[in-house]
Amino acid sequence: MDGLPFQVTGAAIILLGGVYLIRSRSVSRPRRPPGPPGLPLLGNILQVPVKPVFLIGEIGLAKEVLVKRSTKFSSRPTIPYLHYYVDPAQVYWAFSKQNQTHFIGRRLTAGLMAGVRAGETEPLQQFEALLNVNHLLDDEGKNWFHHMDRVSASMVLAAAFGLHCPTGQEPDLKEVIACTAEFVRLSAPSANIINVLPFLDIIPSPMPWRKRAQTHRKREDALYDRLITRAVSGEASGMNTWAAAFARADKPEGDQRRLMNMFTTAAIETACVSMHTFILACILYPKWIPHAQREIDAIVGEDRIPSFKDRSRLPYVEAIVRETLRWRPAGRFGVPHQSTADDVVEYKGIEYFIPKGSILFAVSWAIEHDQEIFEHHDLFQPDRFLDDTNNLKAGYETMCPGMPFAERSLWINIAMMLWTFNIGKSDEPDPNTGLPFRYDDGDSAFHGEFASGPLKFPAVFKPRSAHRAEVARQEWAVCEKDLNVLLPQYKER
Ligand code: HEM
Repeated sequence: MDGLPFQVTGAAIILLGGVYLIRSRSVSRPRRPPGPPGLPLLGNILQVPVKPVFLIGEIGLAKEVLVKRSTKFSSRPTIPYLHYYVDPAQVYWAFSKQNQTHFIGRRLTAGLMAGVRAGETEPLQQFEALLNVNHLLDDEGKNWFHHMDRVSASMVLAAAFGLHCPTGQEPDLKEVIACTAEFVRLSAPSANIINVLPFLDIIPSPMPWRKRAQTHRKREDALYDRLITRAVSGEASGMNTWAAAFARADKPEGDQRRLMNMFTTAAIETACVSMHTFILACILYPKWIPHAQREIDAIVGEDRIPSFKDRSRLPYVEAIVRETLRWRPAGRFGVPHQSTADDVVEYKGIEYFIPKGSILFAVSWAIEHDQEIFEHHDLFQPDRFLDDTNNLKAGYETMCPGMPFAERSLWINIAMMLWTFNIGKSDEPDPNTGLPFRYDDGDSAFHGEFASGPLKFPAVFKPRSAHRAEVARQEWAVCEKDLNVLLPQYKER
């Protein structure tokens, strides 16, 4: 039952959920956060599912509740198909009930990101971005969608498992991309009817949806077993990989390396989608590009390609990264959280009561398109993140713990591509219609539920000069390519 419309899902959840007795609590408690207007006498009784649902549209409140109070707010509601069939061992901790694994996953992520913030992965990310530019030079961007998928995945696979994938045709990389795409499909709330009508799960026999989930689980486990073994005791065991860091945290009672499945999936899908989004923005809203290129040229010149050492002097590129994440967020709704205890949250001088069992979403789309903060919210305008002195405004935050790695990946790729190319529309006809391709940033041009990104579209990457193309090729010819050097050995801290 693929592709069940979201409205049907929502309506059925409400019907099945029955009536939540919203007024059953003592009136002396602090008030609830504001919600939709209710009917006279009945209030919101016909609108509210069995668990109260809170949609958070402000990053400050999201951090206050979901991050600072994560001991009470980091459990997840059960999505039956995902929970019982797709991920029965609950290694995808971002979707699992609050348990020990959850806290270990978060702690390990925080440890890895401390290393990323200290610059440990930058040589590797720079090397991958330079190869990406060379691939785009080779075919003038004909296969640009594939090149973005390759660079996003290879950066993560190299950091996670010491696996560099130079062509994008490597069987392990193709398998990672295929498994990630299948997981994204199977984890969507609309993936299966039992997410909406859980009683249908009593139907016996090996139904096709159960077999599909089992096939995926076997395939993904085999893939990650191979990759983890490679990182922990195989070819990449000398490198300071993320899988090795997870394995160091293994205890007799828990195999933490399993958590790499979810970590890698979370990192790859969102990064690919954000790179595709950036290219769409270049095509549909190109006005800011000359400003960006002038700034990059002023700092970098024409005789070398940008590197991380330019980062602090290129605030405009930083603003482009933020605008890419804001304009079309890769996770529109965030991932649902569920509270495990009653709590009272004070925010901006008001106390809100959040009962145990509530479902909470930090809705990325609402946060990033808040019209009081982001004027002309639907346009791609990186300047909005800069102040009058061309410095980055403080205070932009996201909910993702992997953001230090994600923003570095975007930064170096964007800086290098803008230095090397003019990115624009293709005049190739659309193979489906024979007419010029219709570029669009509306909803129908995007796919996905939890992770959402633009559907495939053509683009042209024209070198800004023969000299720049030559510089990029030369730099690739002479750069360090040994992952043992790019990813230094683990040192006990
Ligand atoms: C542009 C890239 C990315 C975007 C837009 C993004 C976005 C998100 C969002 C919206 C969430 C859900 C937060 C919540 O509501 O609790 C999330 C969770 C997560 N992300 Fe990212 N992410 C990106 C890249 C990455 C990368 C590169 C990594 C790892 C290196 C990563 C690791 C994680 C993990 C581990 C979680 C689960 C956290 C938890 O449940 O405790 N993400 N991300």
